[in-house]
Amino acid sequence: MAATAACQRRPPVLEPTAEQPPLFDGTIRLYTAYICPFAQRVWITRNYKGLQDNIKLIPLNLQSRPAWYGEKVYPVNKVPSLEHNGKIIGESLDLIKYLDSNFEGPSLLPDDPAKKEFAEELFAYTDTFNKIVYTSFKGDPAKDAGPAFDYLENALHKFDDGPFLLGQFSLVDIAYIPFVERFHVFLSEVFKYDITAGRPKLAAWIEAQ
Ligand SMILES: N[C@@H](CCC(=O)N[C@@H](CS)C(=O)NCC(=O)O)C(=O)O
Repeated sequence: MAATAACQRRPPVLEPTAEQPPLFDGTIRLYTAYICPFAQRVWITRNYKGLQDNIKLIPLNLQSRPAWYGEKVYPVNKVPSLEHNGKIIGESLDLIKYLDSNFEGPSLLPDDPAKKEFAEELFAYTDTFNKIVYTSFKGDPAKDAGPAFDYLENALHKFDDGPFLLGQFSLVDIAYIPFVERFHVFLSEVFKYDITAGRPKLAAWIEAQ
């Protein structure tokens, strides 16, 4: 039921011919695509912080984005981007940190300096992680992507005050989960490779999301 209610609150994807919403009129807008894992990082952060009423979703169809998006809103022409305080900000990792520092709601980064330092290491590894796994699809994922999943398994041993990467749930989990969930399903279905086999912490982390 809750899921149904959440779906009903999702605004429909814009048609390519849709008019551009007014720019910089004070409304905070998240230009997004429901299927994009980068955009999902920001969507999860917004929802976890309870900002559904503060930040309006503008869902685009990636296959046919309205021309005004790249021409007038965000010349990079990718999602996600956020319209806030007369500016457009992009890049999902920067955006989740931006939402956490500039908006109300539960904090998604710990105060502990050791955890903060490890958070930066984990953020820095995300692109490498994704690249290793995507590249492995062309070869033998169990062998080629194994080290990337081992990295997460080892990271999950570092703090034991919860099942998440920094112990408690944080932006770091949000940075990885949209990708790991996809990899988990895809590798299991297509390559019969279970990324959680022999990785109990990773299994518990996926279960805990
Ligand atoms: N580094 C960017 C990547 C964003 C990205 O690649 N988004 C994809 C959709 S998942 C996109 O907008 N692609 C459109 C295109 O490349 O034309 C981020 O972290 O936000």
